[in-house]
Amino acid sequence: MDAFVNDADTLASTQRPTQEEAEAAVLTLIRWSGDDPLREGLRDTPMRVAKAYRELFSGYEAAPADVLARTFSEVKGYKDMVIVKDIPFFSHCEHHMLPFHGMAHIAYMPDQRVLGLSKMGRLVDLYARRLQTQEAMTSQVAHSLDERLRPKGVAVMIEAEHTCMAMRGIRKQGSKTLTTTFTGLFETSPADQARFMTLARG
Ligand SMILES: Nc1nc2c(ncn2[C@@H]2O[C@H](COP(=O)(O)OP(=O)(O)OP(=O)(O)O)[C@@H](O)[C@H]2O)c(=O)[nH]1
Ligand SMILES: [Zn+2]
Repeated sequence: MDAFVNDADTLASTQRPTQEEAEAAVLTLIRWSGDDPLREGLRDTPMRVAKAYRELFSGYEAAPADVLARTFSEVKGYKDMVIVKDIPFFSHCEHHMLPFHGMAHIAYMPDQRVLGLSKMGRLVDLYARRLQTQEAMTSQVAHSLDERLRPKGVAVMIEAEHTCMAMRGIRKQGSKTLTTTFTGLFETSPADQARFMTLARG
């Protein structure tokens, strides 16, 4: 497993409960909701939910090193900002295990090497498919890119709506949370930071 701080939360597969234990937990939650888990429509639901969790939380199976292993150096002198914006994602807040979803915008200032563009989306998914806070996810995406690619700077902005604030609790639909992390040049140069914000939001 990757030695970087970003993966301190992942549990070894040997520490995971069995499929049967996961299904029993879902069955308890159905009963907790007030429904009968043995009625026809719900009979296979614990199995389906356990299977869906495997997919929704597949980010624990992957390490950023795998996503960021391959970089390219042949860019014919290109050295300005690379920005991939409007990367859609779905994640789950770690407080309520309810979805939050939105867009991630990622930029970096290359130092000789560039990354395959698809890897930005893969990195977002890797961290989104875990139990998260939006702040932690923003920081993890930025710092893993920074540590692996070693560019001159990284900027990440995430905008998201949290269903735990829309469907329950305070019940404020449509409000968005914005989080940013800047490293290197983006942290020290207000002009580059402003350019990123303009491009990301434009
Ligand atoms: N900072 C941060 N907070 C989050 C995130 N997702 C959900 N939350 C908040 O986590 C907080 C948990 O607060 P608690 O008071 O412990 O739990 P609660 O009683 O369910 O809170 P309410 O949502 O206010 O009903 C809430 O204010 C949520 O809005 C996130 O990504 N980042
Ligand atoms: Zn929540």
